Amino acid sequence: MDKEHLYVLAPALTLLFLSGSLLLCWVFQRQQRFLLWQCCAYALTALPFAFQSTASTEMLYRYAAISCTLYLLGGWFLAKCWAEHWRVPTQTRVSLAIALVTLISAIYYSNNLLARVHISSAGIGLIMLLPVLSALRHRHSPDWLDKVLLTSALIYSVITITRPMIITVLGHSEFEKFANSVYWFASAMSTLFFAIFFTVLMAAIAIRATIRQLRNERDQDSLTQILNRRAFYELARCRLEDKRLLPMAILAGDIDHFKRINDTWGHSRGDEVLKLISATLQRNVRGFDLVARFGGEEFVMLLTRIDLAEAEQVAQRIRLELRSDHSVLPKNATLTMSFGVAPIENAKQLESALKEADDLLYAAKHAGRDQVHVSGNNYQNIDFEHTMPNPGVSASHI
Ligand SMILES: Nc1nc2c(ncn2[C@@H]2O[C@H](COP(=O)(O)OP(=O)(O)OP(=O)(O)O)[C@@H](O)[C@H]2O)c(=O)[nH]1
Repeated sequence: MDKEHLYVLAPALTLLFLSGSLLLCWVFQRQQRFLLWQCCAYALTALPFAFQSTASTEMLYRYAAISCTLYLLGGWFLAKCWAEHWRVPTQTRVSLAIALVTLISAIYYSNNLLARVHISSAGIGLIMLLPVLSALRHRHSPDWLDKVLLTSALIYSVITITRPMIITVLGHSEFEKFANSVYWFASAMSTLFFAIFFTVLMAAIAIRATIRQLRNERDQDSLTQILNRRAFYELARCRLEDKRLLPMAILAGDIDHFKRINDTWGHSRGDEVLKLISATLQRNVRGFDLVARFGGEEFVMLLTRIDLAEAEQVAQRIRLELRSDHSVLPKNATLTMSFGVAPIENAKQLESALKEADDLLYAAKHAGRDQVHVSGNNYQNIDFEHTMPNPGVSASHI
């Protein structure tokens, strides 16, 4: 193969290289399938790209239908990649209809290269445009990476549809040697530019998703999806640094006779109880508050902008809500929980406040369970006149 051929094959080889890189990413991750669809899109586009870069005009005419089919498939896989990432329908039937009309029209105009280029570009661009339009309709609050993807996908789809206009502007004579034409060069460059751009973008999106997942696994209790002990300590220290969130309280809660629940209705019902309690705790707190499962049937909460009396009300409210909830346990069984409530003013007190809340919790257990015990110590260094009132708690909730 001479140097000229190698040069014209460069775009197709680059596409194959990108496709291989995406395949590797997917093989390592085995999670974000959109990487696999993008890999297929570039591999399928690279084949007709390589062929059209080197084939004679006669060969181009003879194998036009096959090239067009591969391009359409490439466009469809790219659309599938975006649709999967945005979680919008792939619209396979509409895509298939567009592909069929495109193919039939391309075959009908098989002797007219200009018409074929217009038809296939419009077909591929429309197939890619489908998920973009769905995403624009359905997505509510995309973050900045998604916005970049959405905007660039829209631009690329529109460019693909309108690209053959270049031919009209340049005149038909450019088409005599297809692979050397300005149109072909412009097509190759724009395809390559967007292929590299989308590869980097989708890889960044995949990396971000992996980091988020790892962070969640590190910080969340896998059963209840609330914070685990490690994340609670880390976040609680941050909250306690913020003087605007004072006064605060620690609530320690423990399910009563949980072993009996497991023994009577089975471990999986016990798991459902743990989930119900986590949801109930979360429903009863506000934006900056923290809810964590410290292990087994023990839960800890950090309530912000709250005094001890209000924190006790929150605990009582949760206790009463659980008593009357029969969504998991049968009507003749009552789900109860005991609580200890302790004040906290700064990060240095975290350990001692947790211990105090825990001691109070076990005092509640020994006193007969299903009750809230509150610390006798009050806040030492807080001027209550200058702290924010708590809008979320009132006696009417009890
Ligand atoms: N279903 C379920 N059970 C758990 C889980 N983690 C711990 N347990 C069970 O929780 C029970 C805790 O029992 P105990 O420590 O004796 O406490 P209890 O029965 O709630 O009694 P009191 O706390 O004294 O009221 C044990 O039977 C554990 O097996 C879990 O993730 N799922």
